[in-house]
Amino acid sequence: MSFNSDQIIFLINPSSGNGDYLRIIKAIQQCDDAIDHFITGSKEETKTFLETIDPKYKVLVICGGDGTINSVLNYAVKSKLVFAVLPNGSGNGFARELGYRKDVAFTIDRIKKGNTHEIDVLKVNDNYCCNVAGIGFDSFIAKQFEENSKRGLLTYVVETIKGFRNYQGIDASLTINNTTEEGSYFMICFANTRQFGNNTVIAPNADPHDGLIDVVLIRKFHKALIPFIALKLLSRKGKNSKYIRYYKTDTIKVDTRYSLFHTDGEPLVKTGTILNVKISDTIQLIQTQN
Ligand SMILES: Nc1ncnc2c1ncn2[C@@H]1O[C@H](COP(=O)(O)OP(=O)(O)OP(=O)(O)O)[C@@H](O)[C@H]1O
Repeated sequence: MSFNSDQIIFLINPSSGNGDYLRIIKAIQQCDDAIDHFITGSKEETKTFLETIDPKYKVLVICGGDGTINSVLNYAVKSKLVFAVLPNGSGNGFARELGYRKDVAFTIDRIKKGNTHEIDVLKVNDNYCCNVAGIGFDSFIAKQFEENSKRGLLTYVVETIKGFRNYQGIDASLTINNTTEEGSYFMICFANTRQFGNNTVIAPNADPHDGLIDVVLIRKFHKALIPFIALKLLSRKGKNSKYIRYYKTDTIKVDTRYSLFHTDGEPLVKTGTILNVKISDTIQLIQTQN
């Protein structure tokens, strides 16, 4: 199926990344001035935009970071629209994994070619997630990042270093593939793709087409071990560490009093102690390969 210019609309979040969204509008107009765009001021505005979207549009290009992509999932899983991403966030984990580029001309070219594929979407309690969700250190950092007035890679680095000083770990009981274990954890990640963003790979074997969640369990460790554990993770050799374990499953239950979790980097607070994670739906994406 190929798409025409008047079937494409760009949804632009001006608060993503360093806020440089005007270059995107300029590039769209230069490439093809028959293609529309909509600038969204909030998640609420995006919801209304999607609920009332003109049916002539067949492809929605999400311009922003993982949080912006996350904000359309509630709608995306029930819609016949096809999605593409123009990465403009701080980490852009999902876009990096699916081969999207900052190049507007490339994006429009791929859309017009019209090759699509389906990818999995996770549900974490009542919240959708297409990239990585988690509870523990990563949700702690997601919250600190949200509260910081600056975005971008440097802010992630600063918040992560501060987080190592302040974060205490969580106690949890987990049920995966009918087995239960409990202990103290540094973090528990639920990955659909391999990376958080900025090429920081947490789940080297994750594949958004396999119908499975890649669970990464990192046990609590002494702070002196931070450089060693970080090196194991970043060099994708976590399998060799006694602190790190990987599972593939289609459902996992976590029982913990720690309330802060995240979906695609967006911090959320759960009400009870349970976090249920499962593969729930799929969405259609524009393929980036020829
Ligand atoms: N649809 C939306 N409209 C407006 N603002 C949104 C929308 N979705 C998310 N946001 C907010 O916009 C800000 C930027 O989010 P986004 O995640 O896109 O960029 P980022 O955090 O810079 O990048 P990344 O998530 O890739 O690290 C966040 O505060 C997020 O909560």
